[in-house]
Amino acid sequence: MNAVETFGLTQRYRRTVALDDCTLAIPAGRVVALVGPNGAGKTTLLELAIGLRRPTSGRIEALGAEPGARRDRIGFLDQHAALYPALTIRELLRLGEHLNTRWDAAVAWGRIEALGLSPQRRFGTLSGGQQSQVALALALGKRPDLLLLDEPLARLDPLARHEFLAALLSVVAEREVSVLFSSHNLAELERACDYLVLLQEGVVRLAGDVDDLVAHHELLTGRPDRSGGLGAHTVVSRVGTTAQEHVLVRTHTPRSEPPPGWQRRPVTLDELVLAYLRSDAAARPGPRAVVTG
Ligand SMILES: Nc1ncnc2c1ncn2[C@@H]1O[C@H](COP(=O)(O)OP(=O)(O)OP(=O)(O)O)[C@@H](O)[C@H]1O
Repeated sequence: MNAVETFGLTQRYRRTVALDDCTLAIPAGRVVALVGPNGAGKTTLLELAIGLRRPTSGRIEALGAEPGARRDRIGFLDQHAALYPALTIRELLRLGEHLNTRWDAAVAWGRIEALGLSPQRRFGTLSGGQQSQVALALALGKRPDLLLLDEPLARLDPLARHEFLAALLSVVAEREVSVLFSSHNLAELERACDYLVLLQEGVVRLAGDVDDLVAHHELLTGRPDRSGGLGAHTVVSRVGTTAQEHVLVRTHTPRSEPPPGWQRRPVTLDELVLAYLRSDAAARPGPRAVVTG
């Protein structure tokens, strides 16, 4: 079963096409980095996956069914961690218990205790980062099979970000939960995520297992006047001067040799994502790759 699957999914807001005919299958049990520039459609995809919106056309399934039918098994943390500001933490956790049949009080209270927050504090009086942490405690208390997190790290300080990711990974290690996680911080995502979905202007540009994506690309460096042999590679992006060029290529099986005099080295996830975004800025439509492991 896939955690999230979309079929020609399109979402329009008046004249804006936020998602454009997206077909995507995200396997279950993965921690998925959902990345892309501002306005790429990440929040829209997450809101469709929890059933907060109905698509303009196409279809989306979460945990193998229409999202509304799975809501009790999906945890969602929105960008602003918006909960009832007048309620105390204790009241919010009671509400969580009341609303969720699979509620795990020990997990939710364990997170609150680890944060050192008094249960008497009203949600509205907490800092932005503390609010995100409480919202995560509530989402984890649901014992979700699918966790949708919209930029959960944005309001956290570096130590809190580290702690948040560690808490998330320990939950993933304990039981099978799929996590779909939007963020702009690729370095942190690289540590936590094993699957990548890159959206740009509502289109899926790249999707696949992180290890496979990295293994199927490499960075070639050499002199542009000797780049004749690059024809054997799919060029994703090229940057450099007339003296030296860095070319990120998608490799094929069996792996093609670089042109004579060119060096090759593996790519980082950061370089890979930037190369796909850059290629689109230079020439549309850019290459699209869906690598399945
Ligand atoms: N309620 C709305 N009404 C009109 N346009 C909207 C609405 N919500 C989103 N959009 C537009 O849809 C597009 C996708 O927005 P979305 O919030 O999904 O992007 P995002 O990738 O999450 O961006 P960011 O990284 O900035 O949070 C953008 O062009 C945005 O302006």
